[in-house]
Amino acid sequence: MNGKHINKSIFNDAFRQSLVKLSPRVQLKNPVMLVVYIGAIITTFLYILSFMGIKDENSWYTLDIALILWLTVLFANFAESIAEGRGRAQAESLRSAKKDVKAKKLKSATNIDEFTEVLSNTLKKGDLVFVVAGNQIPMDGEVIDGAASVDESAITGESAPVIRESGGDRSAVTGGTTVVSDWLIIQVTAEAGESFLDKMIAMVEGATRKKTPNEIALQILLVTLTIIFLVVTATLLPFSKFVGKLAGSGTAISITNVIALLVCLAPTTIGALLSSIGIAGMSRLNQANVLAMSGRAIEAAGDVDILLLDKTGTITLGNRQASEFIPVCNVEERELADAAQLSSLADETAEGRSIVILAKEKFDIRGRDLSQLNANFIEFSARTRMSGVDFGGNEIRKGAVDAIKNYVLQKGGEYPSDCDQIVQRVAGAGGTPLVVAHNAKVLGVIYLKDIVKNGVKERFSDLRKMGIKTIMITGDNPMTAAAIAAEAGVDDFLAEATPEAKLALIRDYQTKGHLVAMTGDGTNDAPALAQADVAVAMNTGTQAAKEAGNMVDLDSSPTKLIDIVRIGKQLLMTRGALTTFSVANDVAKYFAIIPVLFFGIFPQLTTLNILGFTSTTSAILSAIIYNALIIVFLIPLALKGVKYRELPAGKLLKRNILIYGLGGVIAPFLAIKLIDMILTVSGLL
Ligand SMILES: Nc1ncnc2c1ncn2[C@@H]1O[C@H](COP(=O)(O)OP(=O)(O)OP(=O)(O)O)[C@@H](O)[C@H]1O
Ligand SMILES: [K+]
Ligand SMILES: [Mg+2]
Repeated sequence: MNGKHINKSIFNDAFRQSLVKLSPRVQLKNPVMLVVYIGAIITTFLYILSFMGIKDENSWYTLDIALILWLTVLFANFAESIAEGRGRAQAESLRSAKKDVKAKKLKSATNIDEFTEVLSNTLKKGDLVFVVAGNQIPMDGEVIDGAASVDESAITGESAPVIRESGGDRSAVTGGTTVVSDWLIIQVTAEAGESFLDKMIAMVEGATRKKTPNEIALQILLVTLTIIFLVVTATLLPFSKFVGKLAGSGTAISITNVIALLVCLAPTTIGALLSSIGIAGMSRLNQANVLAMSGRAIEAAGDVDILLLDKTGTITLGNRQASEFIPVCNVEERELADAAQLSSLADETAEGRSIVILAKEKFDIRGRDLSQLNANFIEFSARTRMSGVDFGGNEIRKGAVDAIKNYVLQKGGEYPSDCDQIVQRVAGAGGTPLVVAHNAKVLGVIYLKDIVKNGVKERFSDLRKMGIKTIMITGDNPMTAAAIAAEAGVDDFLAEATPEAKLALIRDYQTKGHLVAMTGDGTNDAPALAQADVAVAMNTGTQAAKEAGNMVDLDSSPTKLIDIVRIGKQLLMTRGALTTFSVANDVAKYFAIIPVLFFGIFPQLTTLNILGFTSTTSAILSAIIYNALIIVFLIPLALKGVKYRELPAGKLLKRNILIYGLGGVIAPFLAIKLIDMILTVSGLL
């Protein structure tokens, strides 16, 4: 995604939004700031009333307080707007990819000449469209025929084209991307308004942002604090009148001062910054080219300690191609190639197609028409891990080593020992061996080659340093799994895994109290992705995987979780730090101001005026100015996040409490005194 930094137009936009957000409907969503908002309205009224002879305080003073309260509300609005600004700018550039284009809507998948031209926004789920090089893909869909290279830079920002083809785990296409070469027949899977691009726009704009359970819990705490202070300050009013009478001296506390005090004591700092912290976290994730469907997932990422990864397409490039036919003793290579091709004629996976091609290249064996033979094709499934064909008393199967071994033994056949040696050779090199059998006789092995993605080893070791255990899970055999696991540098692996086994492994870790992240691309990963706490689907993966996950990595990088975890931890730390700071501030303000308030009634209290405030008015004005300015002052920290260090959680907590707790107690005393001095010296009072 195009990394938009905060520039002038985002700034101007945020100023405008701050005013828009003055609407009561927006203010109602933030109970703490609502108190300030209502305070601003009441003090404004008090000022107006002062002209009618109804006097609460010196009218200039009331006006000052009213203005500062309005500013406080605006500052909080601004904090949120500026956090949303980057997302809005990103959404703008994504919208430019969302043009309505003309699409060739096919009558059937078998005839590309019969089509009607329709606008992309009229396409419905299930429609078939035909696209060729140069066309923009009109809508999200599943490739049902053809293979093409597609430029997805409009969405991923990555200019290298990617392969999209029918059958395997790379069959999902996204509306708004462009075909660079060849052609595709696509079955539409989304309709206008609910496409991936639409979702992406809504997401970066924050339009769909919901409060996370953590945020809600914190907000309840903040509201409780506010209510306590509300009760305390409200009782001050009659109390001061009563005591004032008893003491027979001075004036009671004014409504203006009660409101000012309440605003000082309420946790307005964190109240104002809470939502920007969440939005900024989301935005940092977008900058890392990850789309999060929920804020909850980002927070969970901060605490993840187990990462499960699928092998093919996640750790490896996943373009498994047949590179060799290796027959067992007494079988001709040609016989093996012939059977392999027969079993793959209807196999629409990338692996299947590459087998047909290799047989043709090596032995000039042509794809045959098996329709007269009454052939029955057995499609590949992740559960059986086999595919094949039955015709005229022949049964040909190819598949994972253990699957074929079981199949052959069950049929009363034998599993030759030299097959094991071939399998070991292929698997030892990190390749996937597919064993081929004809009527319960093992013919040999197809060598499927795959490549580990670049630079993953170093990054997996970073994950280890972060305390995260990495486990590769694959449908492949244990030897291939071991070879790839060693090459990629994962901590552990589970081989011969069915979709159910992947799911069971996640549940197992979760019941043991672990927070589990899962990264995958295939339809067979979908159940596991749906179960994981943090589920990152590769953008290159299938529609099912993307829908089951709660994040999509546009770069399809297996180690993206490093960034996701860092951003999650940073989000939690920032929220914790600023909450600590805000509450510490309020406590400090309490001790700085309460004595001053009672000067009018008990002049003896001046001894408690340790800060030497000039007057009650000056002290309260200074405190409330500080209360407003601190919001602005902390906006950069809320947006950037506190500095993330790879320290154990306990140490981090201690550090943060020390810095933000202690700092939060001391800062108000110094700052309020400073403002008091400036106000006095400048003669503003
Ligand atoms: N078209 C096919 N026909 C027969 N067998 C296949 C085919 N494709 C894959 N296999 C075998 O089935 C196994 C499981 O494949 P699957 O795609 O389910 O793996 P997976 O669980 O996604 O894990 P990974 O992605 O790491 O392979 C493969 O390792 C391979 O041995
Ligand atoms: K406050
Ligand atoms: Mg897979």
